[in-house]
Amino acid sequence: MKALHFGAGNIGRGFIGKLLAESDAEVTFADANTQLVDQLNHSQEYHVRVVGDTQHTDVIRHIAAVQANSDDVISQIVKADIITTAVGPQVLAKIAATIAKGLQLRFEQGNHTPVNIIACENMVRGTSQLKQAVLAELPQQYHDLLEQYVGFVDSAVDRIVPPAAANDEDPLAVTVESFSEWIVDKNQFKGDIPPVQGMELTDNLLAYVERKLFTLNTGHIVTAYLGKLAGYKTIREAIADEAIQNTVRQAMQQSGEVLVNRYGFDRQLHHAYIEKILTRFANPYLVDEIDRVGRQPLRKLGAEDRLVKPLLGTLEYGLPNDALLKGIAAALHYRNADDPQAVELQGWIEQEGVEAALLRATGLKADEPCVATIVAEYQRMAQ
Ligand SMILES: NC(=O)C1=CN([C@@H]2O[C@H](COP(=O)(O)OP(=O)(O)OC[C@H]3O[C@@H](n4cnc5c(N)ncnc54)[C@H](O)[C@@H]3O)[C@@H](O)[C@H]2O)C=CC1
Ligand SMILES: O=P(O)(O)OC[C@H]1O[C@](O)(CO)[C@@H](O)[C@@H]1O
Repeated sequence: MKALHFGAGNIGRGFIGKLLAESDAEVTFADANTQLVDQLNHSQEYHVRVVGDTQHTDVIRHIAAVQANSDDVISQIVKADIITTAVGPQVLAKIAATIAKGLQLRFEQGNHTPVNIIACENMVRGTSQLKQAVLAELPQQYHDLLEQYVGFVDSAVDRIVPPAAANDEDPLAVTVESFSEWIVDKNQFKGDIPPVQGMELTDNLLAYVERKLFTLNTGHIVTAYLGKLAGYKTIREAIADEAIQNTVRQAMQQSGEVLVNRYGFDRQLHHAYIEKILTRFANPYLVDEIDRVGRQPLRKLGAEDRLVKPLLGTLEYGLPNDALLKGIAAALHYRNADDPQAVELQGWIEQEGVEAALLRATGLKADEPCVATIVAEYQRMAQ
C-alpha cells in the first residue's frame, strides 16, 4: 500500500503517519518545510515517544518525504492508494490544486485503481470541503472519473500532540499522549477499505465528530482561554486550578447534553468520557502551551466550531449554557501578539466594541439573549 501524507508536523508524524507506517504502508510525507523534508529523507526514520500511565518510544522506519507543490508530489499522487492530510484547516484549500493536478495526471496515465483521501483536521467534514476545493481545480472532463475512483472520506481525529521541544540531537522526534482515536466514515470509501491498524470505521461519523469537537476541543479551549486570563502558560497548570477545572467540566457537560439529546448518547458513559479527557489535559508528561490550544481565536469562535456550535445546540434544545458562555467571553479576552487572529480580534473589539466583535466573529444575532450575557461576562472578567 502506497500512502502519501500531507503535513509532516505533530499529527502527521505522531499519529497518522505512524499508523500508516505501522500498517506496512510505504509512507511518503509531503511538506512545505524544506528543512523538515530534507531531515526526513536523510534519516528515513524518526522517534515517537508515547507518554501516559507508562512510557515507551516507537521507531517509525522506512519513510520518505517530498516537497509539497513539487513534481515529486504529483508523481506520488499518481500512484498512491491512500492520501491523508494534517496540515491545518486554513491550509487544506491550498493543497487542493496540487491534488487536482496529481489526479488529472493519474487519470491521463490510465490509473483507474481507487484512491481514498482522508483529511485529518479539526474540522467538521473537512474531507468533503477538500473535495469541493479539488473539484473547483479539476477540469470538468475528469469529474466523472473522480466520482468513480476517488473516495473522499471524512474523519474525526483525536490525539494530543504538542510541538516537540527543540532537540538538535533528534529534531524529528515527537511526544504524543497514549490515547488516540481516528474514526472514518466507512460509507465514503471507493474500492477496498485500506487496511490501516487503528483507523476505526463508523457509519455514524457526525456523532463522533461532534462528540470530539464538543468535548475534547470545547474543554481544551475553555481551559486555554480561562487559563490565559489567570496567567497560566500550560494546559496542565490551568486544569490544576480548581475553579477553572469546575467551569471546564461544566462546559463539557453542557455541550454533552446536546449530544445526549441529538444522538441519544448514554449520559453516564459520556460523563466518564469527560472525566477521562480531564485526566488527559493533566498529563504530567506533556508540555502543551495555552497559546497552541488557543491559537486562531477567530476560527475557534466560528459558528461551526467548538464553542458556538455546542452553544447553538443548547439554544436548540433549551439547555443550560452558562459555562459555555463564560468560555466565549474568555475567548474575547484572548491576547497573543504572535497570533494574527488574536491581534485582529482585539482590533475589532477596540474599534467596534465587544458586542459588534462578538457578533462578527460568531454569527450570533444581536437579539439572541445570550449575547448580552456574554458581553456582561466579558466585562466582569475584565475587572
Ligand atoms: N496536534 C494535535 O494534537 C492535533 C492536531 N489536529 C489537527 O491536525 C492538523 C495539523 O496539526 P498539527 O500537526 O498540530 O500542526 P503542525 O503545524 O505541527 O503540522 C502541520 C504541517 O503542515 C505543513 N504544511 C504547511 N503548509 C503546507 C502545505 N501547503 N503543504 C504541505 N504541508 C504543509 C507544515 O510545514 C507542518 O509541518 C490541524 O488541522 C489540527 O487541528 C487534530 C488532532 C490533534
Ligand atoms: O488544532 P486546533 O484546531 O488549533 O486546536 C487545538 C486542538 O487540537 C488538538 O490539538 C487536537 O484535537 C486539541 O488538543 C486542541 O483542542
